Amino acid sequence: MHRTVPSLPLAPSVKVKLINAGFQVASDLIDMRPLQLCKEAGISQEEAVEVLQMLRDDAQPHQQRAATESVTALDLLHQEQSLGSIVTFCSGLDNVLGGGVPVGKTTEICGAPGVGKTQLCMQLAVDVQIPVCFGGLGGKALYVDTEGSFLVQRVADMAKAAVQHCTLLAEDTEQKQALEELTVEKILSNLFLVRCHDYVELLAEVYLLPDFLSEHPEVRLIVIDSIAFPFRHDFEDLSQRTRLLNGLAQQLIQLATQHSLAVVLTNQMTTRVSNGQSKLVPALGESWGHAATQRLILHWEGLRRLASLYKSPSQMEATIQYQITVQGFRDATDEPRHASPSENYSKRPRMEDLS
Ligand SMILES: Nc1ncnc2c1ncn2[C@@H]1O[C@H](COP(=O)(O)OP(=O)(O)OP(=O)(O)O)[C@@H](O)[C@H]1O
Repeated sequence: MHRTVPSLPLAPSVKVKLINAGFQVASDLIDMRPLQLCKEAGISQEEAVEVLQMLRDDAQPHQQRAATESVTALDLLHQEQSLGSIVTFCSGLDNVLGGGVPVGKTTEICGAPGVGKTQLCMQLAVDVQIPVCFGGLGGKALYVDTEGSFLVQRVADMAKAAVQHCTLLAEDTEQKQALEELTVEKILSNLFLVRCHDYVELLAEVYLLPDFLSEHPEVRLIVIDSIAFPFRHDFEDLSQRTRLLNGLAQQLIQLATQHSLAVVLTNQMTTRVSNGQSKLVPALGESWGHAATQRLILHWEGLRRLASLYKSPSQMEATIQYQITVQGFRDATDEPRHASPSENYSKRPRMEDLS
């Protein structure tokens, strides 16, 4: 943190403004809030967020190196096994994911409008709270809503179904005691919500997450629904967008590993035309495709909803069928269909709308 401002990897115009405002070394800047820096240095909000994000990224590798120096592969294996996963309540999807959405990693859920991304995220925000004696994580969740699609009544319905499910499973005294604590009200009060209206608010929120997580160490899930919405609009400078997204992805992976939590991001689909054929692909470009540890694509095949694990460092690519019921995200009642995940993800024929 003793790096001088002129030596920082920032645009020259930003460095000049910082120096003129009296900032000489990195430690003068690191504790500032984006808005404060933007006012004091006379730079834009985007530039302020970029400066602070860069300083935080710069500080992390040294801390991480010190923390991981003596870790062996066996230690890491034990550590990973102890982290666990968040079940989805769809056993087919849990199997494909190797037990559920993994803690300590980032998972991207892509899909066309209405296919069920938000439903799955809300389901996970409930499921992460399932008590340990029922095989859950007994954690809390933070839901960052960038689209305004979070519906509290829908979460309450899913929470009610989860409580009923655990009630049916309860056998021993520990489980019966845990059930007394597991109520819809409790589930809703352990789900923190943040509404971000644009990418500056989102970047600022992620920048402040370490402080939030220190105050709430029980948080085991962070959802950003969606990452695409704030970054697909009003962005003229695409290279700045890529830089900001790369920084964001790095921060999220660090949060997932350092605070032992699952990060789930949703992404929209966009049409790409190649060889005269149009194909739906995840938005935000190819380099963003490397950002998350694993990528799940929800898509339609006729009236059937399918989930394909498309990228994973540890699991085989596979496709399963799921459904969305009043209770939430569930296994489809039909036989699961195994298909190639690389097929063209077609948009949903909105048959419900036609009936
Ligand atoms: N109570 C319910 N019972 C059954 N199905 C429901 C219920 N609530 C929502 N759904 C289903 O979930 C779908 C909406 O899914 P969701 O909001 O997760 O879409 P999405 O993939 O997030 O879309 P977008 O990208 O537009 O946000 C609806 O079209 C409906 O089919």
